[in-house]
Amino acid sequence: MSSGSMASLSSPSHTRLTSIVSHLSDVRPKVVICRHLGPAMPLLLDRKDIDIVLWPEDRGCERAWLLENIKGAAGVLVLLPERVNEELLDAAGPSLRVVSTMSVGYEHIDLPLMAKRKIRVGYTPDVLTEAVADITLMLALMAGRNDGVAYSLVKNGGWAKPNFGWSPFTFCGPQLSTTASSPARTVGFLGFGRIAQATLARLVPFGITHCIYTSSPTSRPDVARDAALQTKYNLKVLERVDADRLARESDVLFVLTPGGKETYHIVDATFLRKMKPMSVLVNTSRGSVVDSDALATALREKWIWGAGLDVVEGEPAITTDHPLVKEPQCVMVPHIGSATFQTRLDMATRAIDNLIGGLFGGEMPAEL
Ligand SMILES: O=CC(=O)O
Repeated sequence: MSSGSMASLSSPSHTRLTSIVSHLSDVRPKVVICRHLGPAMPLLLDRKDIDIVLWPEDRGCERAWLLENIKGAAGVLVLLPERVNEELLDAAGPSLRVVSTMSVGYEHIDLPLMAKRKIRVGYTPDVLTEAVADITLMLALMAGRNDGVAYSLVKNGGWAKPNFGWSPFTFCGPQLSTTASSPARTVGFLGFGRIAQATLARLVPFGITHCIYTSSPTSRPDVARDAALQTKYNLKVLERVDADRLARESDVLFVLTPGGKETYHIVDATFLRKMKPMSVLVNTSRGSVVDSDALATALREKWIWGAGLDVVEGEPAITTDHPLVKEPQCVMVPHIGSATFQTRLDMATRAIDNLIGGLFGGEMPAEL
């Protein structure tokens, strides 16, 4: 590990060790790690063949620190907030050969530029699919069942107030599972990749038999996959539809499409206007897909019933005066979709494996 990267490493024993291996340090590739990776750190620290520079604090890595420390690095391990652009690559210089992001999303990385400079890029798909599908379902339940308002009431002592009595329709909301009187609830997916399909798997035990989805217009219909899913989950309907039908027919709409220019504000006022008044919208992919102001209006004016959000446009700068934070029918959590111990460890491990593979010209488990 490079001097200055952690205070504890200036101990005498470390200094001796450094001098013993100093002849190697010229050839050991330097890698910059933008966040302490907790229990996955030994996978890096135990290696004698790399020179690690680790952001030393328990908070987001400062840009100025990164620009300074990336000079001459062969690899960098980043997270979503780190923009990997021309500025960063120029600061690194020609030595940089791999960028590994501990995320499934990669909007923060300028991929065409990476290709131009022949820098390999790794990311962490698959390992977070189940955790994000879990929280997607959680938000659908919370938003439908008025969790924002109900939880605040308890936290603020409202449950014990004399004027709060249990009454037949207080706190009612639309039910996610099917009932004898409402046997055909339609779930809709804006984007139908791995996380959407894992979410659908969780919805089947809720009695869901009707599923519609939209995919990128440039992608070809996957008839064989859809037939297999339909059989596996005993679905009456599994259909690829256009955005208009998706908006009009979904009882619960799951936004699970990557961010970026192609999907920017697909869910806008026009889209939301078409949705059912009792529908719920859940976004666990990227904030940029949903126009926040339009969604706040849709909730306020009751175009839809509720929203469950793990991501919001402009995050993390979401303050209490944000129009969506102020909406009682909006349940919001701060981008924690993959935040389980198991998944974050798997993501960190995969990010490290990608980094090491790219550094030494080997295989990267998930390369873009
Ligand atoms: O949003 C989370 C990720 O891209 O991993």
